[in-house]
Amino acid sequence: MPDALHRYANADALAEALATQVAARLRAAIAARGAALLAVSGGSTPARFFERLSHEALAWSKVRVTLVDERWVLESSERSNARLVKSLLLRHAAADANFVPLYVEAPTPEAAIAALRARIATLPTTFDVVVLGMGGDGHTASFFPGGDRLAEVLDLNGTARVLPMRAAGAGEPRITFTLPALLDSRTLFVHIEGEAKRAVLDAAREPGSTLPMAAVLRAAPQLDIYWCP
Ligand SMILES: O=C(O)[C@H](O)[C@@H](O)[C@H](O)[C@H](O)COP(=O)(O)O
Repeated sequence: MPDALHRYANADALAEALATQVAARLRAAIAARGAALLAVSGGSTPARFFERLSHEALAWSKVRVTLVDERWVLESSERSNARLVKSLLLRHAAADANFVPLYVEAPTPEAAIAALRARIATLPTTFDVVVLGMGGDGHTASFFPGGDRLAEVLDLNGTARVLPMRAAGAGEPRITFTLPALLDSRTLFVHIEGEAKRAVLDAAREPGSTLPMAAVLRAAPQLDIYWCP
C-alpha cells in the first residue's frame, strides 16, 4: 500500500494543490495520447477543487470527465453528482470538456445497467486520473459498508466495470465504478478534509480493517491522499 499523505493548512490550499496536480496529469495524458479521461467524486468536499480546476488552462476539449459514482436521482435534484459537476467543474476553461454521466433515464440503476455499460464501453478502460472522496463511515465511491453488492464491487477479479449499489447509508440507490475499474488508472487521488475523516482513514489503515476504504488502500499500487484539517 504505497500511499502518500499530502497535508495542507486549509481547504483553499488543498484545492489549489490538487487542481494543479490533476491539471498536470491531464496535460501529460493529452501530450502522450491526445486525450485524457478523468473520474471525479461527488458529495460536498470537491466543490472548491472543482472551482479551482475549472480555471486550469489546458485542452479541455480533449478531456472526458465522468464520475466514480452517481446517486439514482434526476439531474434536477440537489443530490445529483452530475448536477454538481456541471455547475462547478464544467465551466470557465473546463466548459469545453466532454461529460459522460452515469445516470440514464430509467427507474432504477439495475434497469439501466445495460445502457450504462454500453456508454462506459466507449471510454478507454484506463483512467488518467481518478479522484476519490471518503465518507465518515469509511465508504468511497459507492462502496458502502453493508452495501448489497459490496463484495462484488471490491472483488479484484471481478469483470464488471460498473454495478448498482444499495445500502442503508447511501440515501438512494447508486451506480458505481467497481474497485478494479477505478484501480485501472494512471493516477489515483483521495481528497478528504477534517479530523474526523483523518481518524477514519487511520482506522482504514489498521491491518484487518473491514472498512471499504481499507480495500482501496490495500489494493492501490500508488495513492496520493490530499488532506487538510
Ligand atoms: O456520491 C457520493 O456520495 C460520492 O461520490 C461519495 O463517495 C463521496 O465521495 C463521499 O460520500 C464523501 O462525501 P462528502 O464529500 O459529502 O463527505
